[in-house]
Amino acid sequence: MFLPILQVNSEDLPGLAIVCGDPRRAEVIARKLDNVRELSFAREYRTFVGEFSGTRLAVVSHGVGSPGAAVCFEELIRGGVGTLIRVGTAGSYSAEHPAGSLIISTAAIRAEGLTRQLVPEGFPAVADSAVTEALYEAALQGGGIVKKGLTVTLDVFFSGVVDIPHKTYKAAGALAVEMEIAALYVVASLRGARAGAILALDGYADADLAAEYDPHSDEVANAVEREIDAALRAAVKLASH
Ligand SMILES: O=P(O)(O)O[C@H]1O[C@H](CO)[C@@H](O)[C@H]1O
Ligand SMILES: O=c1cc[nH]c(=O)[nH]1
Repeated sequence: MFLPILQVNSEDLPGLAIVCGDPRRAEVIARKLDNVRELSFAREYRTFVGEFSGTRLAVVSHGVGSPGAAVCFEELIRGGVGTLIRVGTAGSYSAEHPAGSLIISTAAIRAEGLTRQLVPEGFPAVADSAVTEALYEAALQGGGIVKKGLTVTLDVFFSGVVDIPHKTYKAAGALAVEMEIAALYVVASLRGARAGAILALDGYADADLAAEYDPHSDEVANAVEREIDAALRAAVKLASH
């Protein structure tokens, strides 16, 4: 089957995919694979396939924001991918886990618009427990600060004049904010796939991002490297379960 938006043949896809927002991060991950092949680069969706420690996997970029990312997740699952691991970045809610820390998202607060057009209010955006545990174990092996828990998925990145209730989300236990996990978990639930996510923190979510956001520091680059390695180790473990 030809997947028209990713522009990939489903016959070329393995059962597991690592997904990330940035096409350049997809290339960085792909460089760690053996027998790697780029299948396509259509819009923001860049697709590679290869092997890590003998496990076949795809690496696919999904761009920024839930609607575009959901298109990617839907086509991957339609193409036979049964396990999806998001490797992303996020803003932190606590000085206990500053920039450079890793978060494993167990579930996402659906503070975005896309999933409201897929499922009713109250439907949970929840990770698969096996994927979550594999990511958590693999991340702990890599060292540094690693936490697992609730994350928030927003549509907005640079704030406007509407207050985003960061204090409420934080008081409710959320650890970090990003822009695609709710879509990933809801689409995976609806379509019978399993999904999880690991995030490298790149600053504080309730800071003035326009002035302070720096996703290119050494500590963030180091955390992204650790999360990629953790995701690859988790993928190997999940491929046999
Ligand atoms: O690092 P990625 O995977 O792109 O994730 C985060 O970074 C982007 C914002 O800069 C959003 O896509 C957000 O979810
Ligand atoms: O959505 C995002 C991604 C990274 N950092 C943030 O603060 N927000």
